[in-house]
Amino acid sequence: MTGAWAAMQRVFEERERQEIDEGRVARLAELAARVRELSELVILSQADEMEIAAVTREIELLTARLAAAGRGIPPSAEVGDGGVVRQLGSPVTGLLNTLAPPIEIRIGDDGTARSEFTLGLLYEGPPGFVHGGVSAMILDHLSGCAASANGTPGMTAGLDLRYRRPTPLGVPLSAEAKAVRVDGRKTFVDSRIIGPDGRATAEATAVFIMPTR
Ligand SMILES: CCCCCCCCCCCCCCCC(=O)SCCNC(=O)CCNC(=O)[C@H](O)C(C)(C)COP(=O)(O)OP(=O)(O)OC[C@H]1O[C@@H](n2cnc3c(N)ncnc32)[C@H](O)[C@@H]1OP(=O)(O)O
Repeated sequence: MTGAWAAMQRVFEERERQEIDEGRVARLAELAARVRELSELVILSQADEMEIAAVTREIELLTARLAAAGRGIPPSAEVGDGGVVRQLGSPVTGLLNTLAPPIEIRIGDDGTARSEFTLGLLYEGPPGFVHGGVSAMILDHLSGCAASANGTPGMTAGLDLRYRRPTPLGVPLSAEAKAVRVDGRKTFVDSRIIGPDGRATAEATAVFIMPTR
């Protein structure tokens, strides 16, 4: 493991040094939001084959336009208010990652990481319900933020999940995570996703370990 933490820190610091042009981020976030809509329509659209082929060709052209401007390093990360890491390319919270819902996380005065979000069709597992892996991803990330906010960041060493009841798609959900115990390099975090009726749909206990340097 030695070296992995240092390597991560190097990458993090390199990206943190990137200037963030908030106007440009806002434009890119808008682009990402439109691509998410497009992704959902790829599943739902009733267009006929000719129309699908025509749209595919237009998208190829749009992709070529963006590619023509060249490729940089992945988008920046920075530590924001309350110690929340803002990763523009995160698959959970990244405004610029079209795979991300994206969810917004804030840290309360007591160190609890919280978020409210609605998950659409792109995150479906059982028909009409959220994929269990997506719930796990959200709880993992939220718990990582809670460990970080506790001043004891680390890598997920374990994520013990209990799916209490199906998590519905297309309705407002909330989630929360809090560091409950620190034991040397290990931080234990409890988390849950809460359905619109106020009951937990998924609960997790995670352990985060600060790698040896
Ligand atoms: C610098 C950049 C800034 C970053 C700013 C932070 C950003 C924050 C916001 C983002 C939030 C993202 C949240 C998602 C985070 C991921 O997605 S992380 C990616 C997924 N996880 C991984 O890839 C981890 C892969 N595994 C590893 O690298 C190594 O196994 C680990 C986890 C670092 C541990 O390695 P190690 O240091 O060699 O640990 P090891 O000596 O085996 O065990 C240490 C202790 O922990 C215990 N232990 C090990 N596993 C477990 C377990 N599952 N349960 C209980 N105890 C355990 C051992 O028994 C041992 O106990 P003691 O003997 O000390 O009492």
